[in-house]
Amino acid sequence: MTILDEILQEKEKEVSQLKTTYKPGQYQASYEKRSMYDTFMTSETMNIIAEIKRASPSKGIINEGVNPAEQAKQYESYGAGVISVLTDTPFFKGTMEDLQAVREVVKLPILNKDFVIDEIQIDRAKDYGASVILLIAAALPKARLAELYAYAQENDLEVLFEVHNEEELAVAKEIGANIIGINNRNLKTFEVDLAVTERLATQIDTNEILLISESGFRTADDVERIKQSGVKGILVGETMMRSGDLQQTFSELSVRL
Ligand SMILES: O=P(O)(O)OC[C@@H](O)[C@@H](O)c1c[nH]c2ccccc12
Repeated sequence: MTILDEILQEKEKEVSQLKTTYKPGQYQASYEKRSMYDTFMTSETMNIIAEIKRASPSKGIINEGVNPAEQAKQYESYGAGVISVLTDTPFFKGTMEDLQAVREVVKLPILNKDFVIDEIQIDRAKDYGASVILLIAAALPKARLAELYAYAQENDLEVLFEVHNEEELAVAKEIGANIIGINNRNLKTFEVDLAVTERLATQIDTNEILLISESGFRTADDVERIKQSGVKGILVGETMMRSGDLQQTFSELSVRL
């Protein structure tokens, strides 16, 4: 069984619990709506989705003691375009309370980073103040992905549709995803390779589709390399969480497009 299978098995349990305990509409966070698609498509510098990530299955503990609100405020002040908050608890040590705490202190759009398999998680993301959700092509059959994509749209949420290979990219296109994230990390083997973005990007019309490259970014050279592929945004977790000087990290990664 791959790690993704394990995570999805846990998610099934979490979701069936959630269905008995969570009433959609409970929180209704108030926040200003901004479209990630519109801002990223028109920006002249590389857009950064900065992630709050305490731990991961591939790296173990990264920064367990982080204060999500303080970290997010710094991300916002140094120029992040979106803040990603990992809310999976068993494998990433995140919580919905982390997202809530971030929502209270920043104006930026928030990506609720989790393994979405059911509508109720989308309701919850919206209630807590997320404006973008993640759908992972490898996690579900195409028909189910299409339903969840439509449900997010009906709820005014943007979708970062994550792919890792040609078949998944074909699904993204069939569903009509306008924001595609190419994950450089293989969720089954953890191998990270920026060449995955370079290979798949050739099959994407980046004038129409907002292309995001996810995982493995450390240096300005990494970003310079990937921007040639038409990438307009990068998703950065570990490098942000381990940075001793976030201002410096942001100025290095925010290359001109
Ligand atoms: O820490 P990194 O290598 O910068 O990666 C961030 C992000 O791309 C990664 O956390 C991620 C991408 N897709 C995911 C799906 C689920 C959980 C996590 C992820």
